Amino acid sequence: MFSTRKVRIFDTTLRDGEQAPGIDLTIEQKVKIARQLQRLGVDAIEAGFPASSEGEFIATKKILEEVGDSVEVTGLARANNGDIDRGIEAGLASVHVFIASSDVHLKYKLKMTRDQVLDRIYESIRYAKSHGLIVEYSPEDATRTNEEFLLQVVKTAVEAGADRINIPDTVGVMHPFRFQQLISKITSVSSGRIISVHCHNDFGLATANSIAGVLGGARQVHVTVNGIGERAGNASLEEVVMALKKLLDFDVGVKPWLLYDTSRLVSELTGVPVPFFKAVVGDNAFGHEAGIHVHGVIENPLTYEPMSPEEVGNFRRLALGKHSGIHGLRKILEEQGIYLDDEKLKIVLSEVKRIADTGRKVSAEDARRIASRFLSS
Ligand SMILES: CC(=O)SCCNC(=O)CCNC(=O)[C@H](O)C(C)(C)COP(=O)(O)OP(=O)(O)OC[C@H]1O[C@@H](n2cnc3c(N)ncnc32)[C@H](O)[C@@H]1OP(=O)(O)O
Ligand SMILES: CC(C)C(=O)C(=O)O
Repeated sequence: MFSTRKVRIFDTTLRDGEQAPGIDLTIEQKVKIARQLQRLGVDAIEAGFPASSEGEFIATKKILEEVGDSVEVTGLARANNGDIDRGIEAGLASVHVFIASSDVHLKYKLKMTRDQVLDRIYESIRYAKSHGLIVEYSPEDATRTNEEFLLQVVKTAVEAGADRINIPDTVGVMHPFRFQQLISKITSVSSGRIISVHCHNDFGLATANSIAGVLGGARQVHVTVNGIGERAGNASLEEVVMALKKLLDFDVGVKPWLLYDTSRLVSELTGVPVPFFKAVVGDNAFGHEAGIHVHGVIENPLTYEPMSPEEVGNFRRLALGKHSGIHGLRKILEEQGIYLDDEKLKIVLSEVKRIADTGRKVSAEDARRIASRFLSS
């Protein structure tokens, strides 16, 4: 059983992440990412959608063979026996069944009534359970679903035997206060089943909403490495994990020092660059140029860093530019074996600023070159 502070990390990089246009991983690439996710310590890996292609089917099988002993491997299935069978054929012991619950999806996409959807939820979960599977059920577009009907949907899934209920904010329309309240209501009708959240980033709120979901009682969060996924992406694994650990002191199994390498592996294999300003794993997440900040960080990094780069496998990057100060310049030169008194440093600093004022980037190598005039041969 889970402690009340334990939050499961359900990684869907290889399913929702891979659904993003332009990301089509080979079987080998998927297995490589799965191995890294297992090392990272996630609780579940959604390997893909086995019914969607032969490659997805084989990738799911291979991922199970590679890491299935030490981490839950699951796959997505529509609420029909064919998709569930395909997961079983791939060897899955866990399946993620979904069917939408919002009126807009029922009317235009599924062309089903609410009663038909309730029947389908019940039948598909019963079918998966009759094959001994762990079943996570998602009412797709839950957050645009009539609330009374959503509670009925959740109760139906629980009655049918679902082990976990995942609440997707499919088009990212929640805000944290509303989502926390919704999850809290759902938790109260879920007979102790783990409630999970799956947040999309259409309004840039995926991480905030995931955290709000946990505050509302969710004990599992769906995430993707670097936040890749449909449209504006999913909640980012690295942001959610570090916020849960550092800001809320939840018990999360992920090894944070592997976050940076995991991020870079996924970026390299998907071809999607990590944004410079990305929290936790971005190249500027621990970057400092402003003199006042650099001085503070040299004295004690806690002044301007809420977590340390080493903690997440990232690096501190001190830069030079028009905002530099003497302390930072001294450090950058001393790292290159150059020791100048304050007067000479001031001259070098004014030259650094002069160059930066012209719009040019100033590197540590530039600073060394400028300072070299003061060095005896
Ligand atoms: C929010 C999400 O991320 S949901 C997951 C979305 N992921 C994907 O779609 C990626 C994988 N998808 C695929 O490879 C293909 O879409 C397949 C194999 C699943 C289906 O392909 P096709 O049979 O060609 O159908 P297509 O994708 O055009 O349409 C979807 C069909 O599934 C039905 N459907 C959609 N969701 C569900 C569901 N959860 N349960 C049951 N049926 C569903 C639709 O009503 C439609 O049915 P119809 O063919 O009877 O009209
Ligand atoms: C299948 C579900 C969980 C999904 O990906 C979504 O609703 O975004």
